[in-house]
Amino acid sequence: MELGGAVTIFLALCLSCLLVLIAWKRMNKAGKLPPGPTPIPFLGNLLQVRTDATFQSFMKSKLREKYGPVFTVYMGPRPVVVLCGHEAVKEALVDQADEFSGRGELASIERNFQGHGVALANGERWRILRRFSLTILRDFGMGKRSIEERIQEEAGYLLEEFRKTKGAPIDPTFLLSRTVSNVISSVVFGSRFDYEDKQFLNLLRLINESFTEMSTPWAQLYDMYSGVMQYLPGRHNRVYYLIEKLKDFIASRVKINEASFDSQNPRDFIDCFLIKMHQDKNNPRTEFNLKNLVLTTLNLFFAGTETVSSTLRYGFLLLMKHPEVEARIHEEINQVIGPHRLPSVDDRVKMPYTDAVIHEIQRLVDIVPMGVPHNVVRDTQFRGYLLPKGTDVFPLLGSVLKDPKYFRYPDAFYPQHFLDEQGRFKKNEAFVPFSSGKRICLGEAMARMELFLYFTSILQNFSLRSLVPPGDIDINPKLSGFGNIPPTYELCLVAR
Ligand code: HEM
Repeated sequence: MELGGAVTIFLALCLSCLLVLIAWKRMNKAGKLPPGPTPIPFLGNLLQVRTDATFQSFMKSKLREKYGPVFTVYMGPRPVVVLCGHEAVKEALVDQADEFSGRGELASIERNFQGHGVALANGERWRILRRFSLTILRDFGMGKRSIEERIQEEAGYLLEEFRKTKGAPIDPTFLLSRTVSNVISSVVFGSRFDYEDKQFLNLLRLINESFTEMSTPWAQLYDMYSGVMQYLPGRHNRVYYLIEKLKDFIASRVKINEASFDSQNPRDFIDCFLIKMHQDKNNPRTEFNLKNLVLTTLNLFFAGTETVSSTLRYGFLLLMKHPEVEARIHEEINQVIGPHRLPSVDDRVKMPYTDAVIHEIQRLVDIVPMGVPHNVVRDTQFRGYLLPKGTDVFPLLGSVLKDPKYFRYPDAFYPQHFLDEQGRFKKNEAFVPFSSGKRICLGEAMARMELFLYFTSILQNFSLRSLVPPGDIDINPKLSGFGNIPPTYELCLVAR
């Protein structure tokens, strides 16, 4: 390494040490943070937090045992208040919803978003973008073609693809993401993509890879030490370039929309946003600008694709490991829907077992185990502590979904968690895969509809066959970081 480079790194290290000390002093002075392991300068709590298993280090190490359900951990120089279990997360996100409604730092993608786009925005910007996005999703859902019809149509295309496999082994990853992504694509871009469209497949690879990259130890390390690492070359920069490519694609779609735009006939989310931009063009402080348009569309496209398709993919693996559960779903489909008509959302209330299985899949898959970081928007009293404005908070959704007080067998696949004695569907307040409070997932209604319609349509037409005996199926995630990434596998879809 050149001398100049070494000096820069040395100075950056010194600066970080100083920052951690200042942050620690300031926090202790301005507030009273929950207890936690003593950080060491620059490194913070690196010795206690494993970058290859961050969630597990919070849950399975001595941290929770020693400090209780609410503790402070230094992610590098940054203090983060960690919330474990249903009670602590609910007290924060629901009972003090306003205070905990800020978005915390997600360093691995902050360089791409810089506080723009609904998912990473804060304050008035976030409120405006969230209200707008929810309205448009609802309006398109109630428009000429409901979201339900869009999903049913897409499920039809997927079944055709599955039939073509004639029971041969396939990796379902991109067939599932193509079908799921087309549902949100029809809302944000006004049309679906052909399954053979190379550009579409490329976008899906970018999304899939970004989600995976965000869950690597590199990304976790970057989340801790972005202050220094943003100046260093290496694998941690990969996610930045992947997301920039996705941004470029969205920006090009915006240009296409602009060229054929008719304010009287908005075709999609982008057109609706463009209308707002035109209405606000003389307001220099408006949040309806190009940056928020591109990044909010990207949030919807990304979140609307990867979460649902990963859950389906993981769900099929769990069903193959538990063939008796698949058999009971088949039975319920035979009784309620039969072999001929399309499943509809109205069937859900008549299918408690299937509904319970889908809940159990989401609970165990736990797609975003640490939640998306929150932040307190003002000085906040919480359980006898004082969290200064701007403190980051990790609501560990995985710890709620596996809270032993609410689930009898937290680590097992046990659909009865969501069934009462009579076999009726039973709600559970600790079921929070979509989080809770003011930042609760904006696409929850769409996602729940998709999960039900895809699982039932596929299982109405096919049986799942594993290439290995059920007992040998490994259901541990391939990676566990920001997301729990399902293992790669192949399966056969045998026509029923
Ligand atoms: C199984 C499917 C899904 C799961 C498990 C899921 C989960 C989550 C979680 C945990 C959050 C963070 C909430 C928080 O900050 O506390 C979130 C936020 C978000 N989700 Fe989803 N999601 C799913 C599907 C979707 C879909 C289909 C869309 C798009 C239509 C979507 C769009 C968003 C957006 C835009 C946010 C940011 C909300 C905000 O910051 O105000 N999600 N989701």
